[in-house]
Amino acid sequence: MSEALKREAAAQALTEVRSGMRLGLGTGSTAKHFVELLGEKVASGLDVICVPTSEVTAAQAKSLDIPLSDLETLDRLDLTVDGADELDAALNLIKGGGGALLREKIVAAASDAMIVIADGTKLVETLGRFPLPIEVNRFGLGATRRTIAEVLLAHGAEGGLKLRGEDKGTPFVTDGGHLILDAFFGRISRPEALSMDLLNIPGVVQHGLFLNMCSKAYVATPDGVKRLLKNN
Ligand SMILES: O=C(CO)[C@H](O)[C@H](O)COP(=O)(O)O
Repeated sequence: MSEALKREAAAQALTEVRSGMRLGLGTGSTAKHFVELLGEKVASGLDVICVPTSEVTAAQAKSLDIPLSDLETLDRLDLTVDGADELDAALNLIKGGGGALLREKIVAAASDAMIVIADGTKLVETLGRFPLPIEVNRFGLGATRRTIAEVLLAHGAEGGLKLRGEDKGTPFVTDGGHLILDAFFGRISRPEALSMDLLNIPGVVQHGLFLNMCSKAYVATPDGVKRLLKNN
């Protein structure tokens, strides 16, 4: 999708932001547009305080003089705006393509609402075409990997597991110092059960299924930006 369309989705989400709001700032190329546009509004007087979901977003927000805070200082946020790798009609998501899923989920869970901004190619009938990122502790990686592989089999995954960055010689390390295993499902038919099965594995820190967290999405297509609401 063109950067112009991503920016249009971001601009739509920005219309929901009011002075006085406490905001969660997402991570990724679409969220980057949102932060850029937010920076322009802040420069012209919008009064917000923001919690970033990654070091990259924190650096971008700082460079734009967007006031930042954390979840020690703020107990709740009004709204998080973030991108997604996949979303279905119920606004369940796969996230973590950029590796920020843990902080993204913590921030979204601390928010009264979550808006996703994405392009039309991210909209799917059934989640699972995009490999599901699973953030794991470095300790005991082999054991964790084998147990996750068993869960994949039980959930009918079409492919296997790949340690992110392994093919480039250096594993990708998250902001939290963990590793990511990408799980190739093809189709996830029981997302709630899969979520529980993965979280039951001791070495799993978090996974990229965001279920019942997103309340609204702005999806940019060449025909314009569609507004999708949960349960619509
Ligand atoms: O979950 C994410 C990062 O962890 C991103 O929001 C997701 O990967 C979408 O990114 P982009 O807007 O660049 O397509």
